[in-house]
Amino acid sequence: MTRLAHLGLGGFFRAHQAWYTERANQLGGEEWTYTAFTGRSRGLPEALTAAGNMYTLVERAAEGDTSMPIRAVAASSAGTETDAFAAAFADPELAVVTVTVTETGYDPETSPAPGRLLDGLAARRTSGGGPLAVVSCDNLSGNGEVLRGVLRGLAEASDRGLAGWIDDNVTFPSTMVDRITPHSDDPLTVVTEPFSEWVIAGGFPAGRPAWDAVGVRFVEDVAPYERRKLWLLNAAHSTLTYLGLLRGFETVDEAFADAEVRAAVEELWDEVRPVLGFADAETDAAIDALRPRFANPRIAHRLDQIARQGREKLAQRQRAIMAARTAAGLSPGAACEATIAAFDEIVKKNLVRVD
Ligand SMILES: NC(=O)c1ccc[n+]([C@@H]2O[C@H](COP(=O)([O-])OP(=O)(O)OC[C@H]3O[C@@H](n4cnc5c(N)ncnc54)[C@H](O)[C@@H]3O)[C@@H](O)[C@H]2O)c1
Ligand SMILES: O=P(O)(O)OC[C@@H](O)[C@@H](O)[C@H](O)[C@H](O)CO
Repeated sequence: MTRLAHLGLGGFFRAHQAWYTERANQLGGEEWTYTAFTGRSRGLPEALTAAGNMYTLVERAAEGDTSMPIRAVAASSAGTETDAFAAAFADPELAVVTVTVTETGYDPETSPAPGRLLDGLAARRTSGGGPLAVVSCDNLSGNGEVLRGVLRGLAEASDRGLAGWIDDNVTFPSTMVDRITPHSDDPLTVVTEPFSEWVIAGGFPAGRPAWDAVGVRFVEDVAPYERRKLWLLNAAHSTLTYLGLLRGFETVDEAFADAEVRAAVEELWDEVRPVLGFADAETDAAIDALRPRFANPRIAHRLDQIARQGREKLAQRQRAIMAARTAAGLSPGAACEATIAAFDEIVKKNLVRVD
């Protein structure tokens, strides 16, 4: 049996959490493997099972590719296979569940994910399987607390005993996750960038892989790291997207190669620096790492994808940066304002979907 389970078997999980686990296993010691579940699709688990539960992770650098076989996903199924899902949670060997169900997967009104996780926890309670950690790896602020709140709310509404059991037995670490992984149609090959980061705050009551030995940072509070990623990477993505689309570019690297757009991104980073709360050296190291990531011409990261849900994203990015600057007695920031103006123009011209 495996000691890890995952809900949301997509590209990012295979490029990130499974990759860290694979590398931790390579150090020797206890081997940790995953049982992973998709949302609904059967195609991906069938293809992985037929391939002997192995796929190839391709790290695509500007200079070339490096490939690595990943065997850490030892079993996979469709999330609709409720017996297999309950059995994975009921197994006392299970210690950690990771989750990537996208930002929209946390609303029990519209997503099956929260109800499914609650069923899993109920199965574990019934089996006497003991404590475990449930770790959200989605791009949401305070993702662990969000997941805890959603599951506790559902548990309270359905079975009060379950809410108390969750309080006593389940931890919900919060995470900052980072690795640009565009969608791939080949089920046995995942293409990602060389860069990767994972910062985790929270406890693992039944143990975990030696993720710390392969670069994962364990911290007291993940919030500053989330903000650092959101304001340096994702806000820059918004600047690249709206300024870039207006100039006819299609991908992040094309936009970043344009002198005017590039200058706006550099100006945005200057606007973020004084309100980020990190020492300049750490902020500069993150920015230095971002430049080649955005410039990588072999990762085709489409601007029209980043443009979606633009209004909501700008609220957490440029508008939040402007508010922080104003609160600090600084000007709101010309690059933030230019990004918002570009977004408004795109909406007015109906250039791409922003909802
Ligand atoms: N791809 C990236 O670059 C990247 C980087 C950092 C974080 N992330 C996080 O990971 C998430 C997934 O990214 P991905 O590239 O793997 O996407 P993906 O489309 O390849 O896979 C998403 C998985 O989640 C499942 N899913 C989607 N909506 C769901 C729902 N409402 N309920 C249950 N399951 C659902 C899908 O079935 C699929 O298994 C992102 O939304 C983001 O929060 C992605
Ligand atoms: O739609 P967005 O802009 O929230 O995010 C899409 C991608 O930019 C995003 O998933 C990045 O790849 C990721 O945040 C990098 O770690």
